Amino acid sequence: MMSLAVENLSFAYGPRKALDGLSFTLDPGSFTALLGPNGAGKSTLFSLLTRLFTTPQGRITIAGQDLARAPLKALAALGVVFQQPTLDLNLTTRRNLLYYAALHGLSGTTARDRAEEVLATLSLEDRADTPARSLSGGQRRRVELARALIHRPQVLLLDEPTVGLDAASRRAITDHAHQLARDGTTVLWATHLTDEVSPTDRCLILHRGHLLADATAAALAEGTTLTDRFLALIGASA
Ligand SMILES: Nc1ncnc2c1ncn2[C@@H]1O[C@H](COP(=O)(O)OP(=O)(O)OP(=O)(O)O)[C@@H](O)[C@H]1O
Repeated sequence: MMSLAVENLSFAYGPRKALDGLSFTLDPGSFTALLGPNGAGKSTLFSLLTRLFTTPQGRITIAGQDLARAPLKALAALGVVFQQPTLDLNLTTRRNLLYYAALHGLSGTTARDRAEEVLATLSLEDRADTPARSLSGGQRRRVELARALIHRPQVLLLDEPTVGLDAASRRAITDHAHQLARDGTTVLWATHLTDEVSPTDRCLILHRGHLLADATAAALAEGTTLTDRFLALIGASA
């Protein structure tokens, strides 16, 4: 069974088409980079996947559940790290995690166990009792990633999660996301930065609501670089 299936998905803001007949599937435990320039439609896709927007056109299936027909079951299998930071800066790392666990309906003991589990996964144990306000940008991002995992989602969406981070923090976040995929989570990572994509990553190139390519980064970079290939593809269709 696919972890995520997007079939013939379209969305428009008034007359402006943001997604146009988009289709792709993600296998369990895979890492996929969704690469697109500004305005490609990445955020619109994430808004549809998280049901912030709905559309009568096309179909989204998450962990075998149709998002339109069984939204609660489908969304229960989804974890999301949004582009804009959303931690409560007055709460400690652990409190932020427990608050989110409660939103997912996890009981006290389970929530506390899961908080410890995700703190360990993201190497944040020594920051558990630190107020989020005192964390570095990279640590805050890691807390958001930990929080997105607390209900053990099958599919994890990350929307440009490295915005504003330094090189070391960016590397830490990308490494964690790859490790999560190796451990079985299906990861979809939206970015406009080709240097965040590893050669073995599957790469979906989105431009103006269409998929222009679906291949490993290494295959796309053959005979050139991923950046040049990306620019050529989006330039050619501009
Ligand atoms: N609220 C809105 N109203 C009108 N048009 C919008 C709105 N949000 C996005 N768009 C348009 O839809 C298209 C897709 O935008 P979207 O934000 O999904 O792209 P993106 O790939 O996430 O870009 P970015 O990297 O800049 O966030 C663009 O042409 C954008 O101008």
